[in-house]
Amino acid sequence: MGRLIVIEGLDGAGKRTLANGITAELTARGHSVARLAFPRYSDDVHAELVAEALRGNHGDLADSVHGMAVLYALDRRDAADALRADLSAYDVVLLDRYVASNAAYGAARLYQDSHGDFVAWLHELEVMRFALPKPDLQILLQVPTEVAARRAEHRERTEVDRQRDNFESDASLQQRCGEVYEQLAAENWWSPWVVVDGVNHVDFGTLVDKHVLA
Ligand SMILES: Nc1ncnc2c1ncn2[C@@H]1O[C@H](COP(=O)(O)OP(=O)(O)O)[C@@H](O)[C@H]1O
Ligand SMILES: Cc1cn([C@H]2C[C@H](O)[C@@H](COP(=O)(O)OP(=O)(O)O)O2)c(=O)[nH]c1=O
Repeated sequence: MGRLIVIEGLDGAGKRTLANGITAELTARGHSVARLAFPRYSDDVHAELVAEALRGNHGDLADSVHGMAVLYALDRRDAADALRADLSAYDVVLLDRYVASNAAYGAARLYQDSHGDFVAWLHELEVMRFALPKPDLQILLQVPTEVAARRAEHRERTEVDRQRDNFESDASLQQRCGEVYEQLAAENWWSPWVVVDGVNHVDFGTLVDKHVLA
């Protein structure tokens, strides 16, 4: 059975870059790696609806925190069988965002913390009811909000199709979201977490030895 490793963090924190680094390190050591990023915008109708709602379609859908969270959750539910298959075929399955993204962003939008109704409701939906595979490790890639925003701005200017949506450019939402993430990590919400400093150079070798394969 492969290990399920999740990378979490703010928009622009450097999650994709970290996933590339961990993948290169694991591959160089002869381990097989499967990668998946949520939301699966181009592969799942629920994620497609999320993207459309964020662009202002579907009436007041984007205003509903629970409505959007259900769509993000259904995207994962539809990926669960493929995820389980990958876990039996690969040494490591590396996810860019997973259930905790829904917890952190939803709670932040509602001005709640990790002990509020929203996180409890989400746990009931995705963990208990949808029974999604449990991560062996959740990595919080931690950077100050301003650093994440600068990186996301830079990416917006230099890459196609990476425009930030309204939530991504809302600095105070991102700040609250970072705080909920820190609480979830401190409480080892759902499964073990490790916090990685994403401001300075990340030592992929140590991270892989001490946490990813541990
Ligand atoms: N450690 C880092 N130092 C400086 N820039 C970084 C670092 N990690 C990522 N970046 C840059 O920041 C931007 C956002 O990174 P990305 O990995 O796409 O973030 P995310 O997937 O978390 O949204 C990219 O332009 C990337 O090249
Ligand atoms: C996966 C997921 C993402 N989100 C949010 C976090 C981000 O602000 C947004 C989009 O995710 P993101 O990974 O940043 O996609 P992209 O940069 O390609 O648009 O969706 C949730 O609220 N719940 C979830 O379950």
